Amino acid sequence: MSNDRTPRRGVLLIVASPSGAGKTSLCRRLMADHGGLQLSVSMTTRGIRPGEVADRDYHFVSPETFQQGIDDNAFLEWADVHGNRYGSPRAPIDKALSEGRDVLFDIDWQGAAQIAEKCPEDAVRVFILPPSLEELRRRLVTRSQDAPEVIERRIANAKGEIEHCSEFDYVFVNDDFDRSYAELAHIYHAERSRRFRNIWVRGYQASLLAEDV
Ligand SMILES: Nc1nc2c(ncn2[C@@H]2O[C@H](COP(=O)(O)OP(=O)(O)O)[C@@H](O)[C@H]2O)c(=O)[nH]1
Ligand SMILES: Nc1ncnc2c1ncn2[C@@H]1O[C@H](COP(=O)(O)OP(=O)(O)O)[C@@H](O)[C@H]1O
Repeated sequence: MSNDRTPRRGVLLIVASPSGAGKTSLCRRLMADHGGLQLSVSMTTRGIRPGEVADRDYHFVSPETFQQGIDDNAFLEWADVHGNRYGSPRAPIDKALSEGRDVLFDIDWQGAAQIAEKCPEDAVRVFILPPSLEELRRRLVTRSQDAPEVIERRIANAKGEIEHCSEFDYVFVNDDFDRSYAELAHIYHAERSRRFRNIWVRGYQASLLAEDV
């Protein structure tokens, strides 16, 4: 019996939350634990933060380069978030999907809605809530990568983002990090196992049924 688990349809796993709720930390751990999962590295007009690595965390570009990407239809989705532009480059996503690979997105609710509309079968949307807005502020301050006015703007936008959590397939609160990580990993594993994504099952089933016992 073959161990080949291809062909399969990849998952587009979208993780969104208000800034500071913990999605980047959760996504980094999911990537570290799952070699086959590919991160969609977004393009952004935001400036680089201390500790960030260009082309690993984001492709940091000028507003002109970003506009060129829009004109060339080079984004699967893009949006204005907290006064900057962010977009998911289309080419690496198309390549991953053609190879049956899974792609992880750390994007906002606007991008999640666009991908869900364009790829309704493949998109899985997860929204992460903070334990409280007070804790959200504490995390943003502790992360100490943004200026105070940038933090205030993100907190002011948080309620507007939380309003959209009902559009998502899965929602949970990131209180205890390890428990939240387990929840995200479970969602990913369950979605990977869905029959329609595992196209190889049909051939496997046929070979089981053809077996002489
Ligand atoms: N629509 C969309 N949103 C993105 C993209 N990349 C990042 N974002 C979102 O933009 C927001 C700001 O991201 P960032 O500047 O890294 O700040 P952080 O969330 O505080 O770490 C977050 O909600 C991200 O998920 C993208 O390609 N498309
Ligand atoms: N469950 C948690 N409990 C306490 N701190 C957390 C938790 N999850 C993330 N953090 C911390 O909160 C800050 C914001 O997390 P981050 O992953 O950057 O959020 P986001 O990408 O949603 O803006 C980071 O300093 C991170 O280490």
